[in-house]
Formats: sequence, structure tokens, C-alpha cells
Amino acid sequence: MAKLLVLHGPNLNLLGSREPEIYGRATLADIDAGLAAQAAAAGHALSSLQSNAEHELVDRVQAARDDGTGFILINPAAFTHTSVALRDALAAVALPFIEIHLSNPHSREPFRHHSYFSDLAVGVVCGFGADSYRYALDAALQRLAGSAAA
Ligand SMILES: O=C(O)[C@]1(O)C=C(c2cccc(Sc3ccccc3)c2)[C@@H](O)[C@H](O)C1
Repeated sequence: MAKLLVLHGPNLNLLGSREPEIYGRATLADIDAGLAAQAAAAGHALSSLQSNAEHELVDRVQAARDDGTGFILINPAAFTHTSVALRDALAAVALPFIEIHLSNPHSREPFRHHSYFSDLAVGVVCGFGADSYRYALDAALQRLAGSAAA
């Protein structure tokens, strides 16, 4: 059994309340419940954290190095475009991670076109609303199954 960690960046706790045309209507609780069920069905454990504080996300990434976490899924939200600190934490722990976005940042304002994470990520899933998380988890589970088989 693998342990997967899902991290949600700032303002995602407000998901479902505004701008459904951009971010969809699912709440973060809906997303987390679906991911936990998806992971459990594959025999794995999943935990999640949402924070508006950069240091809390950095601290959680650092803790993942020593708590048995095997894969990280992260939607950095606005920190995608600003946080060298969170990037450095992910690089430091050297755990595989997938970058997730509900929207397609590349189709939005120019400042959203750069990510501090994409070059380090196993992959990036964006533009599919809440399904971006589901697709990313499926990819992570496939990767974990492959490494277990190897
Ligand atoms: O598309 C995403 O998931 C993204 O990571 C999420 C973002 C984001 C931005 C503002 C608010 C929220 S969450 C939200 C959405 C609607 C209403 C309230 C909060 C996410 C952006 O900062 C990023 O550029 C893109």
C-alpha cells in the first residue's frame, strides 16, 4: 500500500462558490472525498491538506519526506506563479509529484502562463475542472503500480 498526499493552495477552500465557469461547481470536500475513494479502491491511502499559508504547505512537504509518502498531487493555486519556497521544498524532498490545475492557466492571463513547478513535476494535468484531480490520481496510481511491478 502506498501513501499519497494531496495539497491544495490558497483560496481553494472557497471552491464551488464563485466562478464556476472557470473552476467548476465541485467543492474541495467533494474533490477530496472522490480522491480518497479512488485511492482506497486501488488499495492505497490518501491524505489531503488545503492551506492559504505558504509555510504550512512547505512544512507539510518537508514532513512527507519522512512519513512514508510515496507520491504528491499538488494544486498550488496562486503559489504556482510565485512560490520559489514551495518549489524548493518539493525539490528538496525529491518525491514524485503531479501538478494539477482546475482551469487551463495557459488560456488565461499571461501571468498565469509560468509555473515554478512544471519542470520538476512528473506531469501536469490542467483544464478539466475537478476531473483534473481524478486524472492526476489515476496517473499516479499507474506510476506506482509500474514501480511496484519493476
Ligand atoms: O486552475 C487552477 O486550479 C489554479 O491553480 C487555481 C487558481 C485559483 C485562483 C483563485 C481562486 C482559486 S479557488 C476559487 C475559485 C472560485 C471561487 C473561489 C475560490 C483558485 C489560480 O490562482 C491558478 O492560476 C490556477
